[in-house]
Amino acid sequence: MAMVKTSAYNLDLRPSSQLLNSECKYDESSVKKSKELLKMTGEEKRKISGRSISLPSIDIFLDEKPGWPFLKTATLETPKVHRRHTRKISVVNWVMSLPERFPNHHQQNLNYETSFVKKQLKEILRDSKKWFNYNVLKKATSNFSQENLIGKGGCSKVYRGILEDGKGIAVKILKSSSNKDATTDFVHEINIISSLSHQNISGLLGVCVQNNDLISVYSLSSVGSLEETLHGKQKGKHVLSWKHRFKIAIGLAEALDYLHNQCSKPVIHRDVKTSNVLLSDELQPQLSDFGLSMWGPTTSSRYSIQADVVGTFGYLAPEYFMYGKVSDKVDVYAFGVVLLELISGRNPISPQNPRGQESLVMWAKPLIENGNLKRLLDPEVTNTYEESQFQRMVLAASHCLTRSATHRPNIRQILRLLRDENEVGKWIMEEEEKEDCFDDEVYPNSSAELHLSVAMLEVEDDESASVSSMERSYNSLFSSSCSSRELQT
Ligand SMILES: Nc1ncnc2c1ncn2[C@@H]1O[C@H](COP(=O)(O)OP(=O)(O)OP(=O)(O)O)[C@@H](O)[C@H]1O
Repeated sequence: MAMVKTSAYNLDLRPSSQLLNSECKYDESSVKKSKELLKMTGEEKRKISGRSISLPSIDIFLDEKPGWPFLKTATLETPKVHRRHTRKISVVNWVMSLPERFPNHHQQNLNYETSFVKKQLKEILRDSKKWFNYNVLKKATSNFSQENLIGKGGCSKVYRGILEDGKGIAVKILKSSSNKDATTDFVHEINIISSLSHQNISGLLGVCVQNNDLISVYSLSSVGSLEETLHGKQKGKHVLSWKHRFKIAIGLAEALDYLHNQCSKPVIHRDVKTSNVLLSDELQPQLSDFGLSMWGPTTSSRYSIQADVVGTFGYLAPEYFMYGKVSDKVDVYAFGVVLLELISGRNPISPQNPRGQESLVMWAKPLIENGNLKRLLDPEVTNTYEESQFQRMVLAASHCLTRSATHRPNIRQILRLLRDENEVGKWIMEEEEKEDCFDDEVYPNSSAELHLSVAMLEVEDDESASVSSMERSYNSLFSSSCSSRELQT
């Protein structure tokens, strides 16, 4: 899914592909925006939960209704200009974002955008077989009929289709993609995904650009996503056996190892979650949706600081949410959450859980720390699970969720642990040694609370209760970790 920031919410009007690789200084805005988040109403929280988000860290709208602007789910709507925005944007940008007064001019712009995006895509996809004719896709999806609508993302609709040769396809259309950032992000996504080739990554079949519709085409996953299978409408239809859960964990770790360590240019996915893992007929996982992905650092610097925080609540690594610090470790953290989902069959956020345990991570951590491992196990698999695989998966999840990115292992180490029984003893010893380690990432208490609060946006309406509950949870969750220096960015 391509996450596009409309200029109404992101006053840095550079294309976000430029933002992606830009280094920018950390300021206090992430803390500020977190405070704003806490003030959202329940209705606002519900609107954003479970979907990818984009949090512009630029300090805007502070005199507006608290919270909401920072959390507006990217909808690709035409930017609406409020008077107070004009104070902080250049006149040129302001004029450009005014409502259209010359429709013909708009049409010309659109034509220009379309031909520009086609030109860029042609440079990326040199194989003409990767260009789909719009009418072919229309026919394959019965004119993009409602019955063939199989999924909706934050910014996209996905349709099932059958080509004339009988091949099943998934046709993903970016919503209202007439905006310049949308086209830039689409090209960026196609550029990354077309450079990848791995059995556990959903490969691109091709693209189509029709007027302002930006379309990408993939092989159809007949089973659907891991989210649907574990938690959603498919649940019950396909109870995932322990064997398959373990296989999915290994396959997904292999996909991430490929992205981080085997590609000529490393890739950080930034939106690893169960809805972005598709399952093949044999229940092999395929990582999909590279809309938020970015090239990893190729220089000696291990991370970059991003102006925008994008991703999905419940899966965001603390250092990324708080400071915009991005490295391959953000994918490792999110993978840890997916492991917990596979082990427990629970959602990353469960509003019905007792206060302080609404987040899967917060529910699981005390159980792991106290050795109550069996309580983590999904009752659906208690009769079929394999003890040593279970232990490795729990240990791997616990390490992936290490608060400090520096001490969090990389995906290759996690993959080794998942695969090899002999690794377990070594990892347990390391765990004990870690008690004396020096943590270079300290999150101010208040900020950490806010981070956790945001992970549970949907579940708390009572602000004061929310904060104290977070405080308790934060203390119990992280009290055992070693700490000292302030985070240096
Ligand atoms: N190749 C595919 N085969 C079958 N179903 C698919 C395929 N690709 C996507 N889907 C379905 O469409 C849904 C929406 O996908 P999409 O990647 O647009 O958004 P998302 O990841 O669910 O949400 P968001 O865009 O907010 O991150 C997926 O969750 C999945 O159910």
